[in-house]
Amino acid sequence: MTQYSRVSGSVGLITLKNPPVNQLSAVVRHGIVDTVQKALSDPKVKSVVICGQNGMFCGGADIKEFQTLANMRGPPLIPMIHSIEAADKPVVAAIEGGAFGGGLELALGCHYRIAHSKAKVGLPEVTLGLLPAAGGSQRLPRLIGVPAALSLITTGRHITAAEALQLGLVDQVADHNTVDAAVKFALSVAGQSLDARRISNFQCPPVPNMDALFEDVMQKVRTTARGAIAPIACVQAVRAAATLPYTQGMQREKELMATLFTSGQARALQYCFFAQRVVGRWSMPSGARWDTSKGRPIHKAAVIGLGTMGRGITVALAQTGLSVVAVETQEKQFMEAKKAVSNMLERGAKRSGKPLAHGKITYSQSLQAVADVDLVIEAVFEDMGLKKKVFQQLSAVCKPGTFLCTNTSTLDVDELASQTHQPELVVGMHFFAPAHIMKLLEVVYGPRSSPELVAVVMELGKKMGKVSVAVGNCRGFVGNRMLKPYRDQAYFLLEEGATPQLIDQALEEFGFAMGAFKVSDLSGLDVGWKVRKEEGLVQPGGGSGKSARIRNGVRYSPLGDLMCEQGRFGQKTGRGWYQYDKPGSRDARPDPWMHSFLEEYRARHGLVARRISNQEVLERCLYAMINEGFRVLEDGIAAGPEDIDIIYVFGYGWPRHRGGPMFYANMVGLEIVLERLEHYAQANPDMPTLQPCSLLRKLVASGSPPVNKWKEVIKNVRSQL
Ligand SMILES: CCCCCCCCCCCCCC(=O)CC(=O)SCCNC(=O)CCNC(=O)[C@H](O)C(C)(C)COP(=O)(O)OP(=O)(O)OC[C@H]1O[C@@H](n2cnc3c(N)ncnc32)[C@H](O)[C@@H]1OP(=O)(O)O
Ligand SMILES: NC(=O)C1=CN([C@@H]2O[C@H](COP(=O)(O)OP(=O)(O)OC[C@H]3O[C@@H](n4cnc5c(N)ncnc54)[C@H](O)[C@@H]3O)[C@@H](O)[C@H]2O)C=CC1
Repeated sequence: MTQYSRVSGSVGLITLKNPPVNQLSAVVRHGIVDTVQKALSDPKVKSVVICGQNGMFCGGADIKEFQTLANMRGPPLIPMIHSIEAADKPVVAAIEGGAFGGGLELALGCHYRIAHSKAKVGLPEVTLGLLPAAGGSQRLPRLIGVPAALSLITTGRHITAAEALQLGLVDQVADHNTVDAAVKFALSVAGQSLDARRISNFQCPPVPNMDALFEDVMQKVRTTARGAIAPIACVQAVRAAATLPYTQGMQREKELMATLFTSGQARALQYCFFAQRVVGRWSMPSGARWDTSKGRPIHKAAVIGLGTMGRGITVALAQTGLSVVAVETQEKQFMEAKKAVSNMLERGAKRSGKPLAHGKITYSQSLQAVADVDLVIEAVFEDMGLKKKVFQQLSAVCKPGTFLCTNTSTLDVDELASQTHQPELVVGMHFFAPAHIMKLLEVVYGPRSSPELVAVVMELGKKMGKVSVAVGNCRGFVGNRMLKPYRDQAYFLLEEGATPQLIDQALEEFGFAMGAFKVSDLSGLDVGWKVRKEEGLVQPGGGSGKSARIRNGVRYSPLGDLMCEQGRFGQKTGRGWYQYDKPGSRDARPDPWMHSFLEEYRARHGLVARRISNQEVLERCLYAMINEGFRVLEDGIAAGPEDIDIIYVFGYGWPRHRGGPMFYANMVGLEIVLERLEHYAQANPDMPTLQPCSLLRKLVASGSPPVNKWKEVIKNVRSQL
């Protein structure tokens, strides 16, 4: 809806009213068209101000309307914005909160823009698989120049009012009431010529060597896009702005948008937008929920163990403004950690322009130092015996009511909880490395965890800038549990004839940031080796005879164990599935040694190498992972497919434009995933992870409903268990 009034005698004030973000739904577009018409035809009105209610100018088009073209009734945006620009009375946009996407495009159609100092603006369409197609791709480069417009449009980043002022995107920044400032400004410009204020009449500011600039940007965008098409279309649209007259540029913008609008990538990215918000509305099997569970404030936190993870967690906590007690028992690690944390904080402050959070951290080598904290995050070695001891000590040392959290990546959170006096005050906080940078936080609740604690930790995650997902307790939780069958298939494919490069290339072409073997080299092969040794799976020399490739009755590949026996731990040793210039180097190169290693291995086990296609790599690795995802849903470990997808997009480098593994399965077609799993399971009876799980069968039997309807079927499946 839109409200209209006349203020200060001669200013028509149009207020967009559409909670939560004054998105441009059909009813709002109607309102704008009607009220603009009213203002322009009223002789008493000499100028117009457009603003939004509740401190938000406009969050852009209503993304929910994009789901079907049929939803998109009502006046189209482009002619609406043109009629504002063509008006013979000055129109001023009063931007509070933010102007995003279509909201900024509306403001660019106005003759002047005044923003509050705390407001942000941006064209984030690319993050939704689109481009700014209400004239934004044509007006922005004309106003602020091609390089700046390319940077904003291809990344979708939000900028501050100060940056917008510097770029010439807004005309004035107000510190107090922006609408009052805009009204005052509108009074002052009434009657002035608007010829120089209509951006569509501008020429793009000239750029030296334009072809080279576009080639360079296109090259960079292709590399970072990992197969996403929207960033490329954004470059093409800006190029049209730079090289064509406005009307032809608009035609090009429309053609490019038509391709993007109905693409699977746009559907996937818009699904991710809403999924990210869905996971914030967490629930537990007990019925406890985000809106009925209240946390309590945390003033002081502690981190135990200042290795790789503890250092990053300390930084992430300190950056929220909390007081942090950081505990490390080993002298060498203690000294190194202090230095490393301080460097990380300095780099973070430089990047964000915010003040250093140094003073908030106190270091100690004794657990006694955490006696008065409100929340502890344990990050010692992944060793159940050690962690149990630490939890017993914490339970004795901390004041009653202290929340105790573990950063374990696989261990049983409930077993740790049972070491304490108050097991309901224990959860997992599974960060990802580097913990101060990576966006994902898996919040792992056990059967006894209190909803109050889950609420506290979800809120704390948000403060740290994380996307937090609440999940149940099982081995590997959601992310690492689903990763295991994916990795296993990658190893089996090596045995059957593939190379690490072939598998990684297929996965990277699919859009993963890194293939399975490059990730393994990065995180260190020895980590998994240690776990497998503890589980009794490792045999010297990989074992011999028929049983060498079988453990507990199912197929097992000892390839990773053999690599570790040879000291090939990955990047840290300069040798792994790839070779590196020196230990610690990141530039992975194929290693000819691998060829003879695999040939010998296959000969020893009577395996004949066959040609493995990219399709087989993707189907076996991804469908095995997806199948496990269905099991996770069936077991109630994740509340819905959105939780799994967000975990994979934010924690495991899954390409966002493919929406996450469960959304991807839905896009491929559940019946196809089922059929291919059946095919591979039949060919490999010793790989039970390829046996389609009953939820997948049930979904297919229910007519393969879209992903947002799965919860109904899951509820039925769970109630029958
Ligand atoms: C053959 C076919 C040819 C087809 C051709 C078709 C041509 C069509 C031409 C149309 C051209 C239109 C071009 C256009 O206008 C494009 C756009 O504008 S796309 C939208 C761009 N805007 C955004 O991406 C902004 C999205 N929102 C945000 O980033 C944040 O919400 C925001 C920074 C605004 C506020 O953040 P915060 O305070 O943290 O709140 P939340 O994020 O939690 O959001 C609160 C609430 O609001 C919902 N919401 C937010 N934005 C929108 C939106 N734009 N539309 C709908 N709903 C929105 C959000 O989902 C939350 O609600 P939940 O219930 O929690 O989900
Ligand atoms: N490294 C990774 O990528 C990830 C690790 N994790 C988990 O985080 C935890 C820590 O892992 P990393 O940081 O990699 O280990 P790390 O080996 O780098 O650091 C562990 C630190 O704990 C210290 N420590 C051991 N006992 C202690 C005690 N009683 N009191 C205080 N400090 C003690 C050690 O001296 C060492 O500095 C593990 O549970 C691991 O599974 C979780 C996600 C990712």
